[in-house]
Amino acid sequence: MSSSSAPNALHPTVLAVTRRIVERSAPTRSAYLAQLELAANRKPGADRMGCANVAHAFAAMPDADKTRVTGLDKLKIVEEKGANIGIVNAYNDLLSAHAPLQHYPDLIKVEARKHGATAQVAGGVPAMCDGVTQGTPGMELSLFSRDAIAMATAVSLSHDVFDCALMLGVCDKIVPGLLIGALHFGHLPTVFVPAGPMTSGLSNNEKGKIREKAAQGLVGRPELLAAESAAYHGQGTCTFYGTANSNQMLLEAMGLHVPGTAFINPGQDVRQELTREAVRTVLGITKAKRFAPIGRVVDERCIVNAMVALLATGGSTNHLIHWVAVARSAGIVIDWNDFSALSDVVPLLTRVYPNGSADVNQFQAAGGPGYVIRELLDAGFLHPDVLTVRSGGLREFTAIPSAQANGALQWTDAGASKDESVVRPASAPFSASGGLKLLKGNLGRSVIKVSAVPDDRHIIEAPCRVFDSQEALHKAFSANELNHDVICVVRWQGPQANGMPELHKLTPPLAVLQGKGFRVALVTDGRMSGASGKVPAAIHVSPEAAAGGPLAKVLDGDVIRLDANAETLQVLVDAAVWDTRPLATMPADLRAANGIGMGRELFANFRRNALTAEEGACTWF
Ligand SMILES: O=C(O)[C@H](O)[C@@H](O)[C@H](O)[C@H](O)COP(=O)(O)O
Ligand code: SF4
Repeated sequence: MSSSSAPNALHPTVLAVTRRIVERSAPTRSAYLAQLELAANRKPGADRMGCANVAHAFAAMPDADKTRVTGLDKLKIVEEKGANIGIVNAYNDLLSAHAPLQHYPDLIKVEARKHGATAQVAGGVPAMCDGVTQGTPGMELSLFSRDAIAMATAVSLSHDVFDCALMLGVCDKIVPGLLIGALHFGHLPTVFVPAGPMTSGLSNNEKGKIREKAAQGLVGRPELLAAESAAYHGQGTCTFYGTANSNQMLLEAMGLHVPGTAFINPGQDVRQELTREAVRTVLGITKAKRFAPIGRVVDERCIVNAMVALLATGGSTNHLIHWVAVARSAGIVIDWNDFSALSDVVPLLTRVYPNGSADVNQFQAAGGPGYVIRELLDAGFLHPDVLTVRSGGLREFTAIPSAQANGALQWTDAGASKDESVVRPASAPFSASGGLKLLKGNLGRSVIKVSAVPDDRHIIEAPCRVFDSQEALHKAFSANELNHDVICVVRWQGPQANGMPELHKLTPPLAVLQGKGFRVALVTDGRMSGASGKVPAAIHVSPEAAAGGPLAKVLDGDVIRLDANAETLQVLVDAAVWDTRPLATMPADLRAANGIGMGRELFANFRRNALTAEEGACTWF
C-alpha cells in the first residue's frame, strides 16, 4: 500500500493491547503525570533557582551566554531569555558508535546561540561496549550499567537549570538508560541524538563463518583477528541489527529523533546538519513553543508503537527487558503477554542480520525506518495520533533526510522498497507474525527470537546437558562431548545470580553443532545478544535458577522440548517426579567467584534488588 492511500483503521489487537495497558497503568500513569505537571509549571530554569545556585551553574559560561540564560546584562534585565539545553553525553572511545559524539556538544552550543539559546553539557554517562565485554567478566556489569546510566542521567539533569535536553547515545544499554533517566525528568522536552552506523565492512555472514571455523580450530588467531577487524573497522555503530540499532528503530517509531536520522553514517555534512536540526527540534518543543515534554510524548500509544516496530523488524530480545523498564519509568506497565499478543499479528517487514544477510546500511538504502513506519502506519499497526518531537507527528517519520546543494536538509518519502529481499510492504511481509515468541511451560516463562532461526529448527526435543557456566559449555564442546542432539541448559545467569550477561559467545560452538546436522538449542535464564540468531534459544527464563526457578531442578539427561510454534518450553519428566525433585543451589565456587573482581562487587545491590527479567530487571522499584 503506498503512502498515497488512506491508512487502515487501527488493528483490533493493537487497539486491545493498548487499552489493557492503559487500564493496567492508570494508577501509576496518573501519578506520573501529576508529578510531571508540578515540575512543568514552575518558573523557567534560571528564575526558579537561588542566586548562588544560578551563579554556580553558569560561572563557566561565556558572558554572552550568561546573559542569554539569566536575562541579566550586568545589572540590567534584558528582554526574553533563551532556553538552556542540557546535554547528556555518552561519548567514549571504546564504543565505535559513540566515538563521533566527542565533538557534538561544541556543534550544539554554536547552533543553540543562533537561536538565542544556550547549551551546557549537564553530564557524561558511562557506556559499555558489549562487543568488547562479550564473554568476559565485564559483561556481568552490562545489564545493570543501564541503571547506572539512568542514575548518571539523573545526576546530570538534577542541576535543574535546563528548559530541554539532548541525549547523545546509541548503544545497547545506553539508550534505555538515557531514556529511563530522562523520563524521570518527564517535564523536559527531550530529543535523542545518534551518530549513525559505520560503513559496511566484512559482512556479518562472512564474519560468522570464520568464527565457526575458529571454533573448530580450522583458522588461527591472526586470521580471526583480521576478519573481526575487517567487520568492525571504523567510527559508527556496528552494522548488524542488534540492540543498538534496534534502539534507533524504536526511537524513530516513538518520534524521539529528528526523522530518519537513525542510519545516516557519521562524518558526512548531512550528519552534522541532522545534529543541528536536533537543536532546532528540541528548542521548537520547549515551553515557549510547541510544548512536548518527553513524559507526555512517551505515553501508552508511543510504547505500543515501539513494541510494534521491534516486532516488525525482528529486533533485539534485550528490548523485552529494557522497554518494560522504560515503560515503568513513565508510569506504564507492560509485560511479555503484551509483546506476545502483538507478535501474533504484527508482520515481519525486514530481513537484516541476524534475521537475514543485509546490514543496516543496506536496510537504510532499501527504505530504512521511514519505509517500515509508513507501511505499519498505513496498515493500521501504529497509532498515528501520537505526540512526537516534530509538529507533523509520526507521519514525518516516514521520510528519508538528505542534504540539498546548499547543505540544508530535505526529506523525501521513503517510497517503494528499493530491495524486497531486505524490506517488504505490509501487504507482502516476510512473515505474517513478528519475530519474537513467548514460551510457557514447567520451566518457567521465556522468550525466543524465531525470525533468525531456520524454519526446521523451531521445534527441538532432545536430552539436555546442564551447565553452571558458559565456560563449562565451551569446555564440553572442545572435548567433543556435544556431538549429538542436545539441549544445553546454562543456568545461574539471571539478574540476581550474576547480572544476566549475554551468552553470545556460545553462538559459534552451537552453530557448528547445528551445521553438523545435530538438533541443538540453548535454554538459559541469561540473555543473548541482539546479534544472536540462528541457533534456537529460549532465554530470559523466569523465575531464574538463583531465585528458586525450575532450571535449578533440571538434571543431565532430562528430555526437554522447545516448541516455538506451540509457544511451549517443557521438561518431559513425570509430574510426580518433577514436583518432588529438590532445587539445586548455586555451586559455592560459582557463588564465590560471581560478583568478585572487575568491579562486580560494586553492583551487588543491583543484583540483590533486581526484579525479574519480565519486570524489566529494574533495580530502583
Ligand atoms: O545486543 C547486542 O546487539 C550485542 O550486545 C552487541 O551490541 C554486541 O556487541 C555483540 O556482542 C556484537 O556481536 P559480536 O560479539 O558477534 O561481535
Ligand atoms: S553495537 Fe555493540 S559492539 Fe558495536 S559499538 Fe555498540 S555496544 Fe559496541
